[in-house]
Amino acid sequence: MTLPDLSLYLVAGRPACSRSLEETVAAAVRGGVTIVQLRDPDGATRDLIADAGALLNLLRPLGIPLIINDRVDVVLATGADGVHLGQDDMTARDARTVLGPDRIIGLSVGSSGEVEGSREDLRHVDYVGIGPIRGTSTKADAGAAIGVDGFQKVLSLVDRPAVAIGGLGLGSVGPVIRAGARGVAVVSAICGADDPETAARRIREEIAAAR
Ligand SMILES: Cc1ncc(COP(=O)(O)OP(=O)(O)O)c(N)n1
Ligand SMILES: Cc1ncsc1CCOP(=O)(O)O
Ligand SMILES: [Mg+2]
Repeated sequence: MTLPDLSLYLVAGRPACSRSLEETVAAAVRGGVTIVQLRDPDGATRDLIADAGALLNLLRPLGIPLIINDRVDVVLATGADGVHLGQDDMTARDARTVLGPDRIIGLSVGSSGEVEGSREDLRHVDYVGIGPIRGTSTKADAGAAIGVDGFQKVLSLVDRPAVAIGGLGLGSVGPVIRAGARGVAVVSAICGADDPETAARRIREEIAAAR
């Protein structure tokens, strides 16, 4: 598995997008998104599979990986590039057994306690998602914001590349990049934007300026 470019990680699903999912993702990749996650926690399985197939048709020719949130079965059914798992999802160890060595596996860790509890799983993951950095209305059970200091603390405990997530967008990505994030993961800053292409381009520019 070659580690993907995590610079600007779009997390998108039908409910989070102001426009259609495909239109939003197509615009976002024109603006510079480097990796995409399909996340629709309440979506019907067959809709997820249809959405993943449509996104793969769009992203594969561009060499941009598609990660599926939570659902190892949807990865297998569609040939997507990997899965993102949280603390209540299938363990990364089990996912690695099912998916094999070549798929990308990401894991959420939001505190030093979660890192300690994930030591075995961390051996099987390619990157971690750390957050929520700031308040977010996208995920009701995201927990309290950990801030840039909390991000740095968690990052210091893991030997995997990390994306920062939660409440991030234009004007707030610089500090996490300077704190060591390999990239930033965003939902509303791009999916909720009037112009997802320009939103992505501006965030990319801010990331580049912070490096
Ligand atoms: C890149 C990235 N980081 C964190 C998450 C959150 O995952 P999880 O904690 O499992 O919560 P849900 O997204 O499943 O509600 C993520 N999806 N992506
Ligand atoms: C999926 C997820 N995991 C932690 S916060 C979050 C939601 C991020 O959404 P937004 O970028 O709109 O704050
Ligand atoms: Mg999850």
